[in-house]
Amino acid sequence: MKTALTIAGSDSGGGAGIQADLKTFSACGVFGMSAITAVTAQNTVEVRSVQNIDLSVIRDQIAAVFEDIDVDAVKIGMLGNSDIIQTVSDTLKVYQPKYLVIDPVMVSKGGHHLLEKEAVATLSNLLLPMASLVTPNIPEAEVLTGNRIQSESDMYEACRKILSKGPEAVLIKGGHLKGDPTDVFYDGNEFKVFQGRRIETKNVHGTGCTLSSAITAQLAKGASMPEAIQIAKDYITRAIEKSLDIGHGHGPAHHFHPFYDVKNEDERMKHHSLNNSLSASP
Ligand SMILES: Nc1ncnc2c1ncn2[C@@H]1O[C@H](COP(=O)(O)OP(=O)(O)O)[C@@H](O)[C@H]1O
Ligand SMILES: Cc1ncc(COP(=O)(O)O)c(N)n1
Repeated sequence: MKTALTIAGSDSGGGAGIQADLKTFSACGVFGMSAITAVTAQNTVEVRSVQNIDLSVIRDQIAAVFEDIDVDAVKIGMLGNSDIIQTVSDTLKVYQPKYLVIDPVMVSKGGHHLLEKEAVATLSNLLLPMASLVTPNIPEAEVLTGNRIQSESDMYEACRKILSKGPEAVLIKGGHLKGDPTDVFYDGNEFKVFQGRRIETKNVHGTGCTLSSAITAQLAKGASMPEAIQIAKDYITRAIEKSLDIGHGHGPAHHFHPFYDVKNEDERMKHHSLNNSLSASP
């Protein structure tokens, strides 16, 4: 079985971060592993507190995985500050992953800063040059480029600017612009547009985490970059379409497990409790 490692923050609410990444890996049929950079006390409404993990423990988690298991692809999510970015960059330089997908997480859907503002330059200088793909949303692409992005043509310009920082490719996600969410990809040779259709829902917690993990899983399984992005785009569209009304804020995407079907499971549970009550009766 192919394997993927996520280096990211934990979301106690289960919708984003490490939890979304592992659910996505599992649903995509790869074996998921994790290196936790921070524990967030979070739900669908808010981030209440954040505890960064000691640098030595972050380094040890990554080393423990690489020194025992063949890692087919790596994804990076929340890294809280410059010291964590430096540690992750130094450690990954030792192990040289085949694929590195970086989701430059900056602010949660609820508006909580997950990356210190001063750390943006460190992320840009140390990590972007190591990336096979970097996947900013519109506000993140604006921070990385220093330009406003209000249209698809602004996205093209931003792709060029971000690519010049050293990653092999860029995918700017268009979910934050009006209209159908179009994601724009650029690898220095060609632009590719991944056209979506907008699903009217507030349940979009963890969608960026899910998309980047789904891309990582497909790369681990041997897909080309454009194929991996197309499969991941289909995955996130379906996961938002079937998103869950859990909690009082932005609910999570729905990760379908290939062997799990909600309707069938409901039926099975009904039979199960019926059988139990029959066998329990005198
Ligand atoms: N309402 C929506 N309907 C369909 N797709 C969406 C919707 N919102 C976002 N997406 C898609 O989900 C992915 C993540 O989107 P985006 O919101 O831009 O990033 P982030 O979650 O990092 O803020 C992108 O592929 C985007 O096009
Ligand atoms: C630990 C962690 N990582 C990433 C996100 C971003 O997800 P979103 O943009 O959906 O809030 C988050 N809220 N928490």
